Amino acid sequence: MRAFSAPNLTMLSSLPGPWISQYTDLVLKYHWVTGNRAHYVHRLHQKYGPIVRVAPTEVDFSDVSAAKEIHRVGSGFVKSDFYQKQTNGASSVFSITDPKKHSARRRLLSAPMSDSSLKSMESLINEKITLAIQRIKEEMELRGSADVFKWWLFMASDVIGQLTFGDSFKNLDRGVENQYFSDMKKVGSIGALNTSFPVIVKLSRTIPLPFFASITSASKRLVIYAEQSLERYKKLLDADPTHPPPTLFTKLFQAGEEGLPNDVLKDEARGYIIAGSDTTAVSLTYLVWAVCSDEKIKATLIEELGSLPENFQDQDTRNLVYLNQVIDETLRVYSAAPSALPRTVPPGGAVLAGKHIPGGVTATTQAYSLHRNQDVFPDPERFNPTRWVAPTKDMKDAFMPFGGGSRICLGMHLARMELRMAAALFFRTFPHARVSNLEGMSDADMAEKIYFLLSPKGKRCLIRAS
Ligand code: HEM
Repeated sequence: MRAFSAPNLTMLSSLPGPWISQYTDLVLKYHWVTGNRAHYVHRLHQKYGPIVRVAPTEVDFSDVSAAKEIHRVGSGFVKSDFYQKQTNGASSVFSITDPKKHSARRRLLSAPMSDSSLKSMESLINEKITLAIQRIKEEMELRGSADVFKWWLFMASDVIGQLTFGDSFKNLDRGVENQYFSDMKKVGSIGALNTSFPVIVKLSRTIPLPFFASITSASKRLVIYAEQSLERYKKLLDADPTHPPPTLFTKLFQAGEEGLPNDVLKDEARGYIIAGSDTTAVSLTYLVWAVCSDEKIKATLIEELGSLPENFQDQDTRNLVYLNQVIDETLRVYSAAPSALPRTVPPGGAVLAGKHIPGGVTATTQAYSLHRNQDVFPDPERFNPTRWVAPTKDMKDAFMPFGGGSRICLGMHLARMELRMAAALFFRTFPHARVSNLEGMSDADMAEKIYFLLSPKGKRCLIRAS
């Protein structure tokens, strides 16, 4: 890979943006650490247009053709070092920047993530979804409403835990977060801090602050847990090589030398759990909330779900036109990863949206703005599933909830499967579901906090059965 030299900043001085962006990235960082970066950058686009200089060496594009070029396979735009910082240096398909290394790794991991391979895991996935619905029902009966955010998070983490380690975290069974999962969240917070304030994180290695000390122990436990889980799985595989419990890594274990070494598998397993838990849970939470907030949408969905057979399978839900429109509209308005996806402009520079951008500059796109382009999605803030009845080419091009090109989400088929089945089962079981006002729950709880991922500000979403 060619080395990147410092970008020629004088070429950026003619780009639109607030004056402060020419001198410092502190304002951008402030909005990032307060969970408002996507909103801030979107406001800048509304003021300055589709190209905005957001920091001395960073430019955000809401222009669809520029976004397509940046994320095009083979475009030469590589993931910036943000990803290494975010994942604390782990070597996973998510964080590798070198295109050749990435494509080799992705080739090994892709097959089990395809729609057809996931079919063999459908019953395991459905088992978790059914258990989540049962738990939601019990909580509604006991408490008067259920926190669907919590249960979807337990469900999504149990699904991805089962599919990576061959054994789930049992969050749904216990009704409380297991240690591994809470450690994961703790360690994740240091990744976010590392992207903005690497110096503080470095200092923490020498100055023993309690916050960092608890993260260090969490991090050690994570390594041990991943090692033990993978060892346990290997033993199962050795004991019965012909019928092991299927996981997304089974073939890589069986491939021996041609598979992946243990420590790489550990990094990938960790990456899958981070990438596959909150994203799916947050999408389902906003889907349920948005549908429950609009009686007409809910009635249309319930009517369509009435056509499903008693023990419906994923194949049945794929054919439900309105359900899939509801899912696409959720992914548009409430994209789980709506903020900047940073890429480094190739050494020779590039022309984006008619402007020459020098090599080495960080070019970002954010689904939050692409999905709110008024010309493409009229009345963009309105949750309107029927806008997907006959999507235009512009709508398809601007729709990037799973990113794009060679770095498009590896888990998108799994995510869509979970979204279809869980949404269908939820509204079949609770056709009169409504947003609850128990314990002071209100729309303010659902205000969006956006770091790299979206989450509801109140960290809860209470729904009642009628
Ligand atoms: C609704 C749910 C999901 C959404 C909205 C979502 C979104 C995204 C986005 C936007 C990216 C691109 C990041 C970038 O280019 O910087 C991505 C990458 C990725 N996602 Fe997802 N994701 C979801 C679910 C999942 C699940 C269930 C998994 C399961 C393992 C997963 C695994 C990954 C991986 C491994 C990558 C990195 C791919 C690569 O760089 O080659 N995601 N996801």
